Amino acid sequence: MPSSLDHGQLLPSSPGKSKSMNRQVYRCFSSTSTMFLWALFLIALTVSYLSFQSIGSPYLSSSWGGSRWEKQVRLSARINRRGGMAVLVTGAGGFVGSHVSLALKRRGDGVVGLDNFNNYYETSLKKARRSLLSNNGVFIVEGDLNDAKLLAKLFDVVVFTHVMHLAAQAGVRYAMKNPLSYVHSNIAGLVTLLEACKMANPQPAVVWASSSSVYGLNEAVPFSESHRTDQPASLYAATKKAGEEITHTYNHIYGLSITGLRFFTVYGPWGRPDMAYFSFTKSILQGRPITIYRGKNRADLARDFTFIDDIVRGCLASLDTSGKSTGSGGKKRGTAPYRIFNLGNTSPVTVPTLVRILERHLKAKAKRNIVDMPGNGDVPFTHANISSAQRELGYKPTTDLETGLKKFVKWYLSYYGYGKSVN
Ligand SMILES: O=C(O)[C@H]1O[C@H](OP(=O)(O)OP(=O)(O)OC[C@H]2O[C@@H](n3ccc(=O)[nH]c3=O)[C@H](O)[C@@H]2O)[C@H](O)[C@@H](O)[C@@H]1O
Repeated sequence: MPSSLDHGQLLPSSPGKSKSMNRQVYRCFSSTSTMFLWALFLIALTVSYLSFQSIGSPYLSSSWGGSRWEKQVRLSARINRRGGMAVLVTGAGGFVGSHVSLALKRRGDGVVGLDNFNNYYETSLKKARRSLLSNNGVFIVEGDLNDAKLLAKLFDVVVFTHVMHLAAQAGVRYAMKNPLSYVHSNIAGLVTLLEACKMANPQPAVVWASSSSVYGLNEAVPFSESHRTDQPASLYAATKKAGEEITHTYNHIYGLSITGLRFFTVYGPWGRPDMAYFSFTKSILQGRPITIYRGKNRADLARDFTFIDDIVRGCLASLDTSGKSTGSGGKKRGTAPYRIFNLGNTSPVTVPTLVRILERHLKAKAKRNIVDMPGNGDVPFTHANISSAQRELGYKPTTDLETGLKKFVKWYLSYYGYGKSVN
């Protein structure tokens, strides 16, 4: 007996075979409806699996809304100290964002994170940070800054006293590869967030991450907040500079309290894999060559590398001293603070010295490939004057590069193991 899957049976060769054809059509139809039922069954299975996932593991949910979600947001935002604050931390799955969120939570402030978990670098690292935060009672909402409805909902559910805005498209050289991602996050996303802050009642005070890169081609050292910042060397820097102007208008028109922090090459445990100290570590351990850029006249490039714990203290001090926004519901009621601070380490170190320190801590030799700095947006050196932050925030960096890299290497080896890092 031929099998029902026999192709010969499904193809009638003459009208005399029409009876058998009807049978085949019926069979065909019945197998289509069986397939349809199976498809329905599979869809139902997938839907119930996904909802089970979001019930079992709330911190992995990418959707937002609903009473359960609101409860998680409220719980995460709960303040556990007298005079504490409720802070929305954007970019909480990122390097600085995760550290700041933990520090705030540990001292009893309410914290709600927001992050889109994009794949600019390994998402597994961002998810590991999310687990760390979730174990410490910080819920990260998965969503994009440009989602105005989500922001409105968050401000509806929680009365945020402060917004710590650290979400951004980072990286100086990547701006040549994907320029629009900088416009999306650093310009459009910033404006969407400020619109939400402006409409909130009461308005929160906003502290946000600008960058040392705004000094661009400035040659006066050390870089002081009063120096010119109208010569950016990269699109990344240009979007950060634009952010400073944009926040100024929201301060001026709507009375939002604004503090912009110019971070100087922040490094440390749980850092960003795209940064030199991180990618050099990986390559050295894997025995692969590293590229070291060199400036004009063979001069070494230098950075005012700043350790994450110092930056966290600067961020918390900025929140504590931010003063209040004066507006409400989109109307200004008086002048509000507008501040900009350098948060650096005040002692630049050359890139070759950075490599030598890493070699010592890793007990491994780097294979150096020294090339002239390509025209990729890099600046030859950075050096922060931090006297304003010292005076107004009590900011005082305490970790030198040697000590900070030792802590980084210890974390790196415990996280990835020797030479085993992914990607
Ligand atoms: O201070 C800042 O505002 C900026 O600091 C870093 O930018 P950058 O200082 O360029 O940090 P890295 O990418 O880690 O580069 C550090 C140094 O190593 C050099 N480098 C980088 C990569 C490489 O393969 N070789 C190399 O010699 C760079 O030219 C630079 O001098 C961050 O990546 C930016 O997001 C941040 O805004």
